[in-house]
Amino acid sequence: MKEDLPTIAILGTGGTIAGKAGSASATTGYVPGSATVEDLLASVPGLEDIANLTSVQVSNIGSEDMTDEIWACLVKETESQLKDPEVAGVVITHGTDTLEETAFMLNQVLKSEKPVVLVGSMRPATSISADGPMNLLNAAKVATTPEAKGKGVLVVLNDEIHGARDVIKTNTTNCDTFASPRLGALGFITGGRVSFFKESTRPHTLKTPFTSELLSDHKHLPIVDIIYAHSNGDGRLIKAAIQSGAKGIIYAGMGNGSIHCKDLPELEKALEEGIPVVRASRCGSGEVVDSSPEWTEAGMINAGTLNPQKARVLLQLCLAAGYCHEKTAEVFLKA
Ligand SMILES: NC(=O)CC[C@H](N)C(=O)O
Repeated sequence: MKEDLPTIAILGTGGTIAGKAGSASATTGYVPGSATVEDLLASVPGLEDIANLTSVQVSNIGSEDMTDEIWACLVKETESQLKDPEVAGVVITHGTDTLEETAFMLNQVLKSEKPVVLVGSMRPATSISADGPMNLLNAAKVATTPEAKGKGVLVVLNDEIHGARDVIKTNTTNCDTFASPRLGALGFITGGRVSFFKESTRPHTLKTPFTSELLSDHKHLPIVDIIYAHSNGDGRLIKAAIQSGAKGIIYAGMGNGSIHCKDLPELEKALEEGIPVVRASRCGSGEVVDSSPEWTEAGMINAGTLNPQKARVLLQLCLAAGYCHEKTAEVFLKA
């Protein structure tokens, strides 16, 4: 314990950053989440000069297997660390596949100005040129930077700092995969120096209407299914979603959330049954706004620039909070 250094809590959840492969040249086909958070910390020279570190292993999984239960544990642990006056910030190691969803959820429910930084890697810990150690060092630096306070949940990989609202994984395997399409990174870590250039104007942490109780009160968040639109649509999966208990539907529409004419009657049926339908886009960037008056009149909500998987999280939180249609539409408009 060095008196002059801040304390950072590192929470491990798994992922490639904690992955071990059979050979140094293997960058796929490895087991994510096979190294502990303690192993990770030991692999990063210089961390001990940035902060006093404490660590907690919340889970050790590939993030494609993330669950509401793990989210509830992660939120509880993060909150308890943030409440500790000795802790300056929290770093969460996470698999990259669903990192954007966890970051977005935390950005909606945490109530603290202290930095919370998610970090992952694209190459396993055993790989030549593994990116995890540098990403972790950078994440710890960002978490100890006073300027990182009050900017919402952050994501650090590949020398860039992104905001949880806008960041998405854009490439399956490349180290340069996280981007905030059209909106850009909030800052960089260059030569070990953290620089911020901007911040999101959209509500996060203290300014959202949600709290972490929604996760602890619900063993499972309400079921919201994503229906991926395509040519020759037939509405079958929308019908199946409703029949199997969906409480909300995200329609990952074409272009500006366009709906196939054969999907439309099924979406209208959902709305008549009180199941909210949010129009998002399968494009990967851009805003979904009102397009056909028919869709707006039917009561569909626009996802704005939230991609389908983030819109799903937001609709789950609205449903868990018991919001009516108008309130849900308002949350999406401002989110
Ligand atoms: N690069 C990664 O982290 C991907 C590994 C794994 N699928 C995960 O998301 O945890």
